[in-house]
Order: sequence, then structure tokens, then C-alpha cells
Amino acid sequence: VEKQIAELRGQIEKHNYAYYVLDQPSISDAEYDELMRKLMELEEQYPQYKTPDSPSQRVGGAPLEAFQKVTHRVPMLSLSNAFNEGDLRDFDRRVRQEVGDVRYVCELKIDGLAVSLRYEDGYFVQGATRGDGTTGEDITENLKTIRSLPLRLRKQVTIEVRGEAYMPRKSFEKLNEKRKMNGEELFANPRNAAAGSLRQLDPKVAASRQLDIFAYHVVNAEELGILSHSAALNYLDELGFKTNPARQVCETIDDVLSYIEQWHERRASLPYDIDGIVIKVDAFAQQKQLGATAKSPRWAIAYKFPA
Ligand SMILES: COc1nc2nc(N)nc(N)c2nc1C
Repeated sequence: VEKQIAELRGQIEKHNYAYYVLDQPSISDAEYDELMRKLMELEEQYPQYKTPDSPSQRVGGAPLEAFQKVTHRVPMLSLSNAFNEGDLRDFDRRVRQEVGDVRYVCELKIDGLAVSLRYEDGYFVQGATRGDGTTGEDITENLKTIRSLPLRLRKQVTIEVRGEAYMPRKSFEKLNEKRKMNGEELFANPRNAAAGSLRQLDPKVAASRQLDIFAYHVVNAEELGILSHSAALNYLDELGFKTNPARQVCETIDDVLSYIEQWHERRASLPYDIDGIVIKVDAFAQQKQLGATAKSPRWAIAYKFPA
């Protein structure tokens, strides 16, 4: 039976990854539900074979009394903002003055909720909100219900990852439809809906909200021998995380400006809200040279789209 349960677990997670991370369903919903039902029935009968990475955790367990506090070993900083081309050219000038020739990575700035995810030997062990940057709330049980969040990595590594949890626009519209029918107060936007969903003490509520997550940062990248942010993102893909496919390496600030122009136009075609573009110095050695202020890294900047 133990082998049968392990077999089922592997199958379900494989279909889960295909559907939620690759966006390429590999079986029908009905077949998927049948596999899940079978797994939960066997785990009910043989609880000794239940493992921390079992997909049965994704439906959410018992409600919590309260959220525990979590201290971030590495503070979760925020990004300084740029509002126009001048701000971006100033940033580029400052960076080049300090580190000379430089490559940037541009990414979409997802309008969600920053979270920190800790994995030990490849298993998801804890997830927390940003909070005040130093202390956040433990929302592990809620994060486990996000289907694109791997419960077990493809490599047995101990890693801390930062990402943006968000609610796709379709999920947001469906949720507000339902709330309208029930005469409940509507969420103002997907970001508030995502925050509200992850702050629920009952994980079953979070599980019902069809949240998603993009991983965008490896905290202990250098310890893992990774030398640049673009390499860190590719490593996250290898581990089984969902990263944002629109990222692009830019050699000049003019390339950055055209990336921004491109995504400002294509913004409405995305299935989620973005509130800007994040520009980061790619090489970690140069990030280190530039360092950070108490509040934000000096090697990154967020260009905010005009509201
Ligand atoms: C390295 O620090 C950061 N990187 C980020 N990257 C993306 N794509 N989106 C963010 N919101 C973000 N926020 C921070 C603080």
C-alpha cells in the first residue's frame, strides 16, 4: 500500500505541475479528481503513509487559531520607485558610475503579495508574508493550497525563495460574481482579494480562491553557487517553481525602456494585474558592490506604470 500511495502522490504532482506550472493540462479534471479522491481515501485508511509533500495538503486542513509570527533571517526589502524615463536614466548612470558595464534583468511587477518560502532538503517547510520586512505572519497552510507552489522540489536543496502570490483576473472576476450573488462586499482589486485570501485562518477558504504564485528571487543564491539573477531564475525553473516567462536580459537602459514600452501596451493582454516593471542588475558581484539602503536594494528599481 505504501508503494501505491507514493505512486499516486507522484502521479498527481506530475499532473499538478503540468496544469498549474506549465499551463499544459495532462489529464482531464475528472481523472485528476478521481486520483485525488483515491489518495485521500488511502491516506485516511493508512495515515502512517501520509507525507508532508502529499497533494492532499492542497485542499487545506483545520482552521488556525491565529497566525504565528516569523522573523525573516534576511529582511524583505522593498523596491525604490522610478516614475519616468529620467528616473531610469539616473538609476542607470548611478549604477554604471559604481560598477562600470552592466546587464539588467527586466521582469513584470506582479500586483500581488510578496511572500517568503523556505524549503529544507527539498520540502516546503514554511511560508510567510512580508509583514514589516523583518517580521511577517506564518501562512504556510494557506500557501500549500496554491497549486503552482511546489511542496517538494526536484532537487533536495535547502533554499529560501521570495515570490509574489496573486489572484489571476479570471479568478478575481468569478470570486466577485459569487460575492455579489451572496450580497457580500466585493473586493476592490485582485491584489486585495489575494491578500484577503491569504490572511484567512481557514486554509479551505484560501484553497477555494484559485491563487497563483511567481517565484522571483533566491535568497541564498550565492551559497548555492549561482552567480547571477538570470541564472537564479533558471535554477528556480529547474527546481519546479513557476517563474514569470516575460523576463528579459537588457544590455542597455534603452533596451529597458523598450521593454517597458512593450509591456505597457501589452498589459491588458496578461491574465493577471501588473503595476510596473522591475529592473535588476544581473551579476551578483555587482549587486554586492551596489549594496542596499535600510529600505531597498540599490541594484534594483521598480518602474511604476502611471495609475
Ligand atoms: C529583489 O527584490 C524584489 N524583487 C522583485 N521582483 C519582482 N519581479 N517583483 C517584485 N515585487 C520584487 N520585489 C522585490 C523587493
